[in-house]
Amino acid sequence: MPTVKYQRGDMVMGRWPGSSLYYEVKVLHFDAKSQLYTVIYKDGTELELKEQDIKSAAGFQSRPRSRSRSRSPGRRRSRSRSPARTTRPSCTAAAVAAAAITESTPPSRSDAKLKDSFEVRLIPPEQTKASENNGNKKHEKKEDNEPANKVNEKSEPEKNQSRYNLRRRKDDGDGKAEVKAEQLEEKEAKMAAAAAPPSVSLDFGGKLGAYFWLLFLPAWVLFLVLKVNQEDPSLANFPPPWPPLESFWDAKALGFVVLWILFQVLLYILPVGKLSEGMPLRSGERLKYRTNGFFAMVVSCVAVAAAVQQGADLTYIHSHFLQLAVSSFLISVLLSSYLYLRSGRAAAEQLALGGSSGNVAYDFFKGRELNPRIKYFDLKFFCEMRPGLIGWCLINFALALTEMKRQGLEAPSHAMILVNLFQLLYVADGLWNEEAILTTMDLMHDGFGFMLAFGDLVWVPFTYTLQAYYLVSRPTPLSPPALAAIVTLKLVGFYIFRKSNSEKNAFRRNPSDPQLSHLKTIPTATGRSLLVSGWWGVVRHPNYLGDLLMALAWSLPCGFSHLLPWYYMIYFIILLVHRDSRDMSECRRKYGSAWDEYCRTVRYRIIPRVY
Ligand SMILES: NC(=O)c1ccc[n+]([C@@H]2O[C@H](COP(=O)([O-])OP(=O)(O)OC[C@H]3O[C@@H](n4cnc5c(N)ncnc54)[C@H](OP(=O)(O)O)[C@@H]3O)[C@@H](O)[C@H]2O)c1
Ligand SMILES: CC(C)CCC[C@@H](C)[C@H]1CC[C@H]2C3=C(CC[C@]12C)[C@@]1(C)CC[C@H](O)C(C)(C)[C@@H]1CC3
Repeated sequence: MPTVKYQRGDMVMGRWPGSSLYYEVKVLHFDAKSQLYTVIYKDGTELELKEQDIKSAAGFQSRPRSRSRSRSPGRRRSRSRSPARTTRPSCTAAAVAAAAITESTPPSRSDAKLKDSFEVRLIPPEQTKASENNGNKKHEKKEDNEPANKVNEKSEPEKNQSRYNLRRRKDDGDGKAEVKAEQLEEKEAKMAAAAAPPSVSLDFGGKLGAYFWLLFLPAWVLFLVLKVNQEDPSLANFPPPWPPLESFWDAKALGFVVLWILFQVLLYILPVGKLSEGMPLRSGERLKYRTNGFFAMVVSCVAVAAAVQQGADLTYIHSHFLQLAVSSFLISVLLSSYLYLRSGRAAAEQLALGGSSGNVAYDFFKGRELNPRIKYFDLKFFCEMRPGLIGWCLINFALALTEMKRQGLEAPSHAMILVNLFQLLYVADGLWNEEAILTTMDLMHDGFGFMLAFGDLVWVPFTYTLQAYYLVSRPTPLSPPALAAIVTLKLVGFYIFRKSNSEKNAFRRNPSDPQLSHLKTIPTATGRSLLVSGWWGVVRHPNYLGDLLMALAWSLPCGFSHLLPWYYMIYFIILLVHRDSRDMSECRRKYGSAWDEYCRTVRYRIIPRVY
């Protein structure tokens, strides 16, 4: 009987599949049949390795510091995309392997051939025999909704096994793999030497697209603002009259916008409300956020009511809509320029993935830094949740007052009340559940640049209010059944939106939450699981479905005479379909075959049986 070279508990050096790099691992188990060692890396990742991929720790010398700095698994990733690399500067070995799965799939890159030689699969900690081992507790604790996983394991044991059992399938030990690994490393070294920016696929049409969006988005807002001011805003009545140049600018309007933002800053920094933790960053750190948005909204409402009581004329907002929008635009450009400049000094792990294309326009547009902060003041979180969002409600309210004044009404029309209440509920709910934003794409993955700064400060307050603006001078009577139907639609949409967002948020925050234990999950190589039943088992984005139903309920009160109040609905469909596809690529990259498995199980993206 052959002797086993390494014993359980031995600390040895294990080769990372697809590279010639070795990391310290602990031997957990040897399977005599497959002749494979199950080993555990320091971060809890378990792999099965052949004996030839293991070396004794004695005599192993760590590389000189300068070399290992640029070629540690984390850092190397920003240079090239070999199977052993991660897209993240300081991620775990598990994430490295997760990326390996994903990246071995697309053969688009020139090193695809090399990648093919190292097809790797991971063992989720739950499925290995290593449960005997204490060192493995890390993953289990991290994200193991145990009962759910058990259901999943029972139903699809073979699939899971084939997905996660990591071994190099095409390496038959004839030495070719070793040669290829060396070639791969050489190639990596060349790429590093060239110091080229990482080649990530750029969304939004890439570099050219960025120029387009930088010009198109402000032009589009201007077009909408001019259009909604036309007496007959029909498409045939094109183009809207161009106002005199001096009417674009009003110092007082700029003053009001600045005051509003400063007022929101003040409310944000007050030591009132909960301090919530964001999701773990690549560095493992969790940022803290003051989630007092609802408080800020209530105080803002009181302040506005007091101002109106004191004789402030909110119809100014309607009559100076263009100037207010232009002022906000200037602030968003200044903010984006500041964000771009400061991102040059940011450390690599503070940058969003794909945020550093090397192209000024693209990086300015998309934003490079993930969580730009001035001390504890989080610029992205603040802009996304405060001035624009609460400003949206303020503008809607001002438009309701303008409607009353213009049409000589004692109260706003039913349509205006519906639009105001629906959107107020949307914003209030977002602020009440402010913590949930910390698990959304924007906060977790997107850099903060022009797109979001402009989106938060201009797009939201000056285009999401178009329905209310439209109604100011276009009375739209609603029959009681129509009214009831619209309210029902809004409530159904809201229910789906809120429940699904809360379910995901609760699961991400505490996967072992007993209230979620009935849900089935798919384990992934990163240690996180994916919900595969409950709301997230109906479609892949149930929250988008709810949001779209609500959007429909916002447009319906405006009737069908013009396309303009339906603009939000059309834009929103495009935005969410695009977001869904961006999220799909991001999740496929993160979760590899586990994501494909999820997509096979949950076939529809947003609308069951339709899309
Ligand atoms: N009104 C507007 O203008 C507007 C615009 C955009 C979005 N929204 C709303 O904002 C909310 C957030 O949207 P979002 O685009 O950020 O997307 P989201 O659906 O909140 O977040 C997507 C992320 O959820 C996680 N996830 C996906 N499937 C999962 C599953 N099966 N189990 C567990 N986690 C899963 C993934 O991240 P991890 O796995 O990394 O956690 C994925 O990247 C939505 O309700 C949306 O409707 C509103
Ligand atoms: C074309 C571009 C200018 C697109 C700009 C997109 C942004 C305006 C949106 C991206 C994510 C959105 C978002 C909300 C508002 C609009 C965005 C910032 C949100 C804060 C609205 C309230 C919700 O309750 C929410 C918190 C779920 C939501 C989060 C995402």
